[in-house]
Amino acid sequence: MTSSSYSSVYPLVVSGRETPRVLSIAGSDPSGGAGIQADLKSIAAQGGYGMAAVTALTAQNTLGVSAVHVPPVEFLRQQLEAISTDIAIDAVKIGMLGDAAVIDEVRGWLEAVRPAVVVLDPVMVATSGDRLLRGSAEQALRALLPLADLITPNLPELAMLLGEPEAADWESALNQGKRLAAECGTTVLVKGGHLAGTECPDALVNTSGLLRQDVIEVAGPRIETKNSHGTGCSLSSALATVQARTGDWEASLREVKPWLLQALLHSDSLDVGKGNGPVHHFHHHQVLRPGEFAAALWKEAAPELAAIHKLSFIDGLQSGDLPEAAFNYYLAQDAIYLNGYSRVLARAGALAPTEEEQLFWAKASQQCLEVESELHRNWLSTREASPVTGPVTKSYVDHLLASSAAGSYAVVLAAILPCYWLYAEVGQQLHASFVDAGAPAAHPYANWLRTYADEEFAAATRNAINFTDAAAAAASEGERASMLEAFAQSCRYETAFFDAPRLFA
Ligand SMILES: Nc1ncnc2c1ncn2[C@@H]1O[C@H](COP(=O)(O)OP(=O)(O)OP(=O)(O)O)[C@@H](O)[C@H]1O
Ligand SMILES: Cc1ncc(COP(=O)(O)O)c(N)n1
Repeated sequence: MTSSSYSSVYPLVVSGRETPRVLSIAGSDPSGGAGIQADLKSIAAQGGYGMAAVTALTAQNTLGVSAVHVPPVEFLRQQLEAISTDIAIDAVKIGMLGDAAVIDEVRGWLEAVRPAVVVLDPVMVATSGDRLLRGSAEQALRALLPLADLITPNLPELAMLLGEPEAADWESALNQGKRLAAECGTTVLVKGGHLAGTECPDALVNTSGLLRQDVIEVAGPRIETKNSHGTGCSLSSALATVQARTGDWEASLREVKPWLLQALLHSDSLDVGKGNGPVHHFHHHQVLRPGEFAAALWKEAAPELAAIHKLSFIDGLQSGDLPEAAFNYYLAQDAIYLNGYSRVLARAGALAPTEEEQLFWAKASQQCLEVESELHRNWLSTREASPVTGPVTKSYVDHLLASSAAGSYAVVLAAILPCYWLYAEVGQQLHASFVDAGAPAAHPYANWLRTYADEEFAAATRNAINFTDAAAAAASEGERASMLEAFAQSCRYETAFFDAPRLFA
């Protein structure tokens, strides 16, 4: 087969493609953790369109490789021909090649088609120790390296390609990377996976001035896990995909490495096999069951609710022993708070994805202002209370406004929710104990305690919880982390708000 017998009907241009068309030329791992199976998952996880031309079939699982079958090379030629005569390829990832005939075939195809992005993972030995490349093919593999834009050897492979002993530390690994990069004139990704220690860095190495500097290191923590099967395959195919979009190796590595880290961190949840399991390529697409996120939020709120019930303010409100000045301070601060809260509720309405939610938050915002004026009309007009905004009120409202400033509906809802949820819970318990005590009319705060029985507020609280739960299901993982943070902070302010009269009245 000569290189000219391959042809491409499309010009192969790189960069800027929203959904890069990425071809993996690699072996099959039927257990799904490595090879083309891992590649297709990684490409899809990065938003690419994945294709695969199979070089070799393996019989393997998480414990090891039990057999390898390399089909006639003619059939690989037909696969590559079928793909490249029809489809524009934005990037290619090359993995297990098996033997020298396969390597020659792939070289001929690369020379003819010249894909814009070529990432070569020089797979030689599996994690399990089984050989995936014939010893006699090592020289042919070396000759293939200059056709790649990026080579991603692990440390044993790096050493083997150079004919040197394996690097024992990061510094010598980087030096080996520089030697290989200079030798084959391409960029080398030196990977820290095979070293010990708490860190697991990777570095792009190119000594010809192609990169911003000869060595660009991207740091990362080492995850304590045995589920590292296919990390090399996953990394190289993800890099090929992102590179086709960004056209910048450093940006691509900085995008892919945190994704792989999370894929390693979530690997246990897959529960695949008894040996070195696969990583979780789609950890970021985990589907939340209805109520699941609300339950996680309640975990944050429960200790704050317990703390609120231990406050002297709540105790005094329940027993009637609360000094009037403390109660007046609380009411005055509540009125100030509700004014700010109303604005944040209106913001939630502005960001709401459905009309039902928009209406709910708009009404809530209006009701808030009505309650504020009711506080002034019926509760504060006859009392002595300073109209100055207290420090807790100020911080709480500032936190709510800051949470709404980022423009994420989910995060605003998480910040808003504790005021509904904790207030409803506290109110329900206070009202229940007031009723248990025979609802004494002589109780100095009887009229206030009766307001806690408001069924409309309980229903609104249930709605607010459900909307927040649904918003979390539609949110990204990063947004959900921000939701938890905003919610936890608001919970702490709820406690502080009930405690403020003791400190500032
Ligand atoms: N325990 C770990 N914690 C964090 N990152 C890791 C860990 N192990 C490997 N990695 C990362 O996974 C990628 C692959 O690295 P590694 O050096 O293990 O390559 P490999 O041996 O080719 O992979 P494979 O296990 O698929 O053969 C690198 O980005 C590396 O930093
Ligand atoms: C088909 C195929 N390709 C590559 C690897 C290397 O992956 P790992 O080193 O994680 O076993 C593999 N085991 N199988």
